Amino acid sequence: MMDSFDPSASSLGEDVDPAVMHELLQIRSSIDNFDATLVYVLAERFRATQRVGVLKAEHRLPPADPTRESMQIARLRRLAEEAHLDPAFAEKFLTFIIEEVIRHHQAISDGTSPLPVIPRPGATTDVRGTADADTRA
Ligand SMILES: C=C(O[C@@H]1C=C(C(=O)O)C=C[C@H]1O)C(=O)O
Repeated sequence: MMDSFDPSASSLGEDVDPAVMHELLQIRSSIDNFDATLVYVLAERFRATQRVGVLKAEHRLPPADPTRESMQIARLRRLAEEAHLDPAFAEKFLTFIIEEVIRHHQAISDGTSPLPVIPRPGATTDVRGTADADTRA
């Protein structure tokens, strides 16, 4: 992929010890891989939640499911504790993502989604739950 990402770009001054700089760049290369993974993982999660959004809109279900969210948050907090990640941060992060998902679901149901909405194969209603006009007859 062509982009202008320079992994050695830094605002740290010229006077950083070269050995320290070398170690820093090695660690940063790992951070860059993690960041790329995060983007791919998030893209796959949004792809899945987009399908949920279409399914909900087709069946006139509400965009949010607070009971499911509480279970997910409690589970993620437990996982975070086991992984020595701050559970408060894990909760904040998941809540941030879920809020965005719910916004997408609302937009799908309103028909204002900027994302291409691919109807499920065999769906007999459009995404707003209105019956399809059958144009095949
Ligand atoms: C994805 C769903 O819709 C919403 C978004 C959720 C999420 O991003 O995990 C969870 C619950 C819902 O509020 C769902 O109901 O499963």
